[in-house]
Amino acid sequence: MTEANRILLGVNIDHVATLRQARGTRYPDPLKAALDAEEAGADGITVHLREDRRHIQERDVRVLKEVLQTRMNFEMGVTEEMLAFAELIRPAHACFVPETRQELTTEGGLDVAGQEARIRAAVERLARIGCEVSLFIDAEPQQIEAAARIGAPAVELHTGRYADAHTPAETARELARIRDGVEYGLSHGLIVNAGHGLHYHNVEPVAAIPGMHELNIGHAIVAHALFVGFKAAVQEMKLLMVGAASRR
Ligand SMILES: CC(=O)[C@@H](O)[C@H](O)COP(=O)(O)O
Ligand SMILES: NCC(=O)COP(=O)(O)O
Repeated sequence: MTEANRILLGVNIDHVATLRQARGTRYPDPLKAALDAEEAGADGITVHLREDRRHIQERDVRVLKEVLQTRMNFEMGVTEEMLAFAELIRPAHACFVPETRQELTTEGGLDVAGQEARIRAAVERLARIGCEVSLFIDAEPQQIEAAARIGAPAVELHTGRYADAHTPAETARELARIRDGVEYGLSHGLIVNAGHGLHYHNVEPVAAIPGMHELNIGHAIVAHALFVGFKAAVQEMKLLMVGAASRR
């Protein structure tokens, strides 16, 4: 494998916690899922500590930080509460995401262009504890330009619209938007990741995009794990991604 066709998988374990929180039980344990994912070849573990604590809890994040062999990607809203928590936990990576309480799942990208000063200050604050911040944005030129302008090292392009596309033409259009976004991000010196709504049937074209660094995938892996087990679900996803990236 060369540097040009290397791709990383960040496994999002939020949805293991969703199942646990639904009953208020101690199981299934997202920590076990994280360790199994690492053994199966995950390059990192992603968790989103939502303001409403609907899935991942603070304790999960604390313990994960102690036990992970790879690295934590801490998804967070850009709030004082989350920034202070991140400073306590000191994750290797954080990803700033937009958040509303009513949404079923993360609906759009962060509006970096509309709040540059606030987001620049937050990126700088976490850089001071050695945390590399990525910004979860739509693949739009003005958002990519703003991310580069404020000095964020990385972006994660929101693939939700691609995943939700209903026709082949719509899918092709959304894929082209992501491909253009990767190219534009790279030309601005950014590390470019992507994620949201990716699954076993739509991941390959995204993994095949030249320059794509990492994909963060959760819901589909957790769902597939019900039938094949967590390690097998992670392995299958990684194989698809690596295969697609090798054809770049
Ligand atoms: C930002 C993002 O895409 C992830 O946080 C993912 O959305 C997690 O699932 P929920 O949106 O259901 O919390
Ligand atoms: N940032 C995207 C992510 O972590 C996983 O999203 P999903 O695969 O659970 O939709």
